[in-house]
This record gives sequence, C-alpha cells and structure tokens, in this order.
Amino acid sequence: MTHTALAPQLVDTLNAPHGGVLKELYVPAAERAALKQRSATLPGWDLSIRQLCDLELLLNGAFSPLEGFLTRRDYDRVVQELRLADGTLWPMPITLDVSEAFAASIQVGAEIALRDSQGVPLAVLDVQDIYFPDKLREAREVFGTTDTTHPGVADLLERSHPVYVGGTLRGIQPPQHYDFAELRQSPRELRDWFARNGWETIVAFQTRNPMHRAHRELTLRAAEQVGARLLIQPVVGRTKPGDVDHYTRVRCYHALLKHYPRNEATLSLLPLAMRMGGPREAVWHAIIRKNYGASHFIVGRDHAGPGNDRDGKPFYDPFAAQELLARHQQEIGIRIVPFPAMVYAANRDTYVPSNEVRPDDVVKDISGTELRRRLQTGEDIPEWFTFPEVVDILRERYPAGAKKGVALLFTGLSGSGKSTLAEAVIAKLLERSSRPITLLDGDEVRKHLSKGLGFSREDRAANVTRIGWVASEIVKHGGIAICAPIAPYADTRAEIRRLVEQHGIFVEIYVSTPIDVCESRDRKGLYAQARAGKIPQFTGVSDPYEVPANPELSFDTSTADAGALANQILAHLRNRGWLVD
Ligand SMILES: Nc1ncnc2c1ncn2[C@@H]1O[C@H](COP(=O)(O)OS(=O)(=O)O)[C@@H](OP(=O)(O)O)[C@H]1O
Ligand SMILES: Nc1ncnc2c1ncn2[C@@H]1O[C@H](COP(=O)(O)OP(=O)(O)O)[C@@H](O)[C@H]1O
Repeated sequence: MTHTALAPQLVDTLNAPHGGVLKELYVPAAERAALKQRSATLPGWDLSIRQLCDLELLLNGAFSPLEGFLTRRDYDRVVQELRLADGTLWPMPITLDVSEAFAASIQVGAEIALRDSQGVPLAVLDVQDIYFPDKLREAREVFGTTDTTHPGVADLLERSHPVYVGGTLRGIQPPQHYDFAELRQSPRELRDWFARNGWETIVAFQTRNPMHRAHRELTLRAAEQVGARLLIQPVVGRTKPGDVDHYTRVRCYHALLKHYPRNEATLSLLPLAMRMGGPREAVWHAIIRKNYGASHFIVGRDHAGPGNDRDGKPFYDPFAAQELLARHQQEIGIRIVPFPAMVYAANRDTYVPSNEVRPDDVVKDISGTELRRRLQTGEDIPEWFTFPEVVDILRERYPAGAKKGVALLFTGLSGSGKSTLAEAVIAKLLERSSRPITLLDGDEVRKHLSKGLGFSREDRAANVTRIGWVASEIVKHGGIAICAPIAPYADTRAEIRRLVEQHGIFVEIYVSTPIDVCESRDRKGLYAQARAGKIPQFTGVSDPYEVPANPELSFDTSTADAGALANQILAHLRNRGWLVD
C-alpha cells in the first residue's frame, strides 16, 4: 500500500462513516499558515501522549462524528448511556483534561493552541465548556470499576488532570511520525486505497500483540466466512503497559503478511490510545473501523481486556464485548464477526476453532506467558506456533540467557566489602570473556557523575538513581554493569531494579558484614571520624541503612574469602544461563 495523501478524492462505495459524514477537522491548506501563526499568540496546552493520540484521530475523522473534545452535555450522556447528547451512539469519553491553573487562565469563548511535546501547534480548540468531571463516577460507569489495577482507571484517576475542556477543533497539521509513515493511513487515505483497488467488503482485525499462525488462520477464516478482504489494523498508539513495543510488532506483522494470499490482506496502523475498556472499547473500535471503511469487524474472546483485578478476577466476562457489540451492530452499521480462539490440532497438523475440536484431537497451544518464558530461556518456539521470521524478530528484541545485559548491585555499609567483591567479580569475568563491563563504584561515581552531591536523603537517592539509570542503559545495550554504592534506601533500590529490569537482569547482592567488622576494618579512617562527630550523617553510625528484604544473594565478608564469594556470584549467573564460560 502506498501513501496517498495527495491523491484526488474518489467516490467510494464503502461502508459510510459513523453519523454519515467523515468529519475531517483540518482547515483548508490555504488557511493553515495563518492559523499556525495565530496559534503562537494563544494560550498553549502541551498534549499528553493519550491526548495526542486522541487529537490525531479526531482531526483525521477516525472519531467521526466528533468534532472536538466532549463538552459536559455530551460527556455526561456518553458516560451514562454510551450516547452523545444528540443520541448518536458513542461509548468512550474523549476529553481534554487540563490543570486547574491552566483552566483558570482561559474562558468559554477562548481559543487554545494544542501543541505536541516539542511545542509544535497542531490544532486550535474553540473552548465551549470548562468543567470538573466526577472521575470516580466516570471510572465506575465507563470501566465498571474504580480499581486502579485497571490501566484505564489508573490513567483516569492517577494521571489525568482535574478539569476538562470541551470544544471544537480546527486542525493545523497531524502529529509527526517518522516510523512506518507509509503504513499510517488516515480514514480518507485508506478509503481511497480501497476504492482504487476495488475492495468493498472489508473485515478489520484489531490487535495489540504480535501475530502468530493462530491469528493468521483466524483472520483468513473470518474473511472467507463473510467473503471479505482483510484489513489488519494494529494499535500503535498506546496499548497495555508491558505489551511488546509497536516497532517490534510492526516488523512481525510485515513478516506475517508475506504468508497471506496476495491481495487478500493489507496492513495499516492505528495511532489509538487504548483504554482497555473491554465491552465499551469494543464498540468504540467497531465505530472507528467503520470510519476507515470496514464493513465487518472481528471480535474475539476478551476484546480489549485489561486482565485481572486486585483479587485476581477478570474485570470483564470474556464474551461481554461480543454481546454488547451484537446489541449495537445494527445501529452502528458494521457486522461483527465473533470468533472463537483458534487452536492447533497436532494430530491433523491444522488449526481449528476451539468449538470445532474433535474428541480425538491432540490440541496444542502456547499462551502469551509461555511464549515470553520461552523467549526468556531461549527454549524452542515451534514452527506450528509461529513463523521462523517472527521468532527471529522477537528473539532479537528479547535476547535470551547470556545475550542479556546484567546489572549487579552490591549494597551494604561502608567497609562491608562492596568494592573488593566487585573488583574480584570483574577480574573473574574478564578472565572468561571480553564482554564489556562498567564499574559504577560509590566513591568513584561521586567524583564525576554525582559530583557535588552530599549525603542527605535526597542526595543519596539522586546519586543511587543516577547509577541505576546508567546501569539500565548499559543493560539495554547488552553489557554488564557492576554497581557498588551503599544504596541505603529500599525505595531507591527498588527504583533501580525497575529501571534495569525493563531491559535485562538485575541481581541485588546484600553485603551484610556487621558494622563492628566494618568499623574495625576502618579502611579509610571514616568510622573513627564519624564516631568523633566529625562526619555527620554517616551510614550505620548516624544515618540509616535499610536492610534489603529479598536480595538475590547475601554475603557476610567477615570470614569468607573475596575470591570464593566472587565465584559464588558467577555460579549464580551461570546456573541461570546468564553467563557462559
Ligand atoms: N556520611 C557518609 N555516609 C556514608 N559514606 C560516606 C559519608 N561521607 C563520606 N562517605 C564515603 O562515601 C562513600 C559512600 O558513597 P555512596 O555514593 O556509596 O553512598 S550512597 O549510596 O549515596 O549512600 C563511602 O564509601 P564506601 O566505603 O566505599 O562505601 C564513604 O567512603
Ligand atoms: N571476604 C571479603 N570480601 C570483601 N572485603 C573483604 C573481605 N575480607 C576482608 N575484606 C576487606 O574489607 C575491606 C572492605 O572494603 P571495601 O571493599 O572498600 O568496602 P566497601 O566498598 O563496602 O566500602 C577491605 O579492606 C577488604 O580487603
């Protein structure tokens, strides 16, 4: 598919947009420069990632019939009844949340410039309404819960601003995307492409995950069942925290697309910020797909499901989305293709819908969790499950075992043996391989990275977090970071762990040598000075050290030899497959 921004508008015989008209909100090209100039004089609001995604889909018509962010009247009815004030079906509140300070600086009738993170103006909002929403009510009505384990609820209650601004939009330019630009068609561009290629009956498939053979089988069967061509339209805006990043996913989709019959399937990306709102979200997704020209929409089990709540129970019944959509499909004007999970019947070497499994079938499946585990350990991922090209892409993104970056955090009192153990571990690693190793020793770091910081709680936290940040970058690049600060606070250590584990392995090693031993060593003479009151806030003497609750390893260096302890650390890494000799 090619980018068709400049193609003339074709008359399409496709499914009409929701509400009948594709609401594209950009001002005519001739007026853009003037509006852009004018926007520089207006109060400006820098959009969050969610707002940026919403704006893009408002401006290009994917959210037709909306013409801007919801006013109170529309908002109230959407929250309560899944309808705009004029009665049109619309399940998800699309709102512009701002700070109280910003809200106080504008009035109804004002214009505000909506800007991206770099300050580039993308649109002007004509303010029609400024209101305080009842967010708990919104959470209960829209998501059915106020439990912040739900990512949509957490975003609403913990990360969105308290005031909503409603009004209509005049678009200046779309948000800039440098990645996969040729796959980011607007509804108009996709409709034109369908029309040019003679596609009329189109079944859309929504996904936020990599696609494997089961998805291929499912989408092909769904398309065949309704006599449609297939639009694979994955979400690349914001999905569920922890999902595979969209760059990796799009490479996987590209690889998979080669395994579809020619001219039967096409790929286009949707910059949507998902709310993980289950049934309501499914209705929203269907409306969006209709706006892109699809006549059918595939809805599987647990569509846009946020997983389990605080008590381990699913937030939504797995079939609630299919049921709600079934009730509304007529009104929306898009046909729902409900689809059961496809499973592999090994005895027949074929995929079958789970409701067509025969009693003698040997059914095999690999769950998302199991796939992640196999990627982690480097275990085989069979060809019946996914195509080898897809496995290669995933393995490059999630290297297993010894290809992973590793950070070791030695934590303990001054003189406990952190630097000595770190030195011994480094020497033994270098004996074995030339893998890059960086030492981030407490004393040493304070001479450059943390120069100027003292020993207050804030300064120590800043120092240790900086070490953690550098370590996480090293781990991201597949290297080994050896960190040896005192790191006296549990919350800062947890923060380092979080930073590092996004990219690789984190091993916390508590050097538990008792203070009297550290003090008797007094290698640098600091304890004597601290006792004499000449060094204030000295860890273990006049400042706290919070003992790690669950370190991976723990050593008292009072009696054991440093070389022997270093060997134990290497053995820990080797046993888990993170080190090969
Ligand atoms: N007030 C006070 N408390 C603790 N330590 C002190 C203090 N003043 C100076 N030093 C010396 O600084 C080293 C500790 O620095 P760190 O960066 O590792 O500390 S922290 O993690 O930020 O708490 C520590 O080095 P190590 O002995 O290697 O731990 C001390 O030599
Ligand atoms: N098994 C051991 N491991 C580490 N250090 C030891 C051990 N036995 C004795 N020591 C001594 O204890 C002191 C620890 O100092 P150092 O490694 O600088 O600690 P830290 O970095 O925690 O302040 C050194 O003099 C070191 O030689």
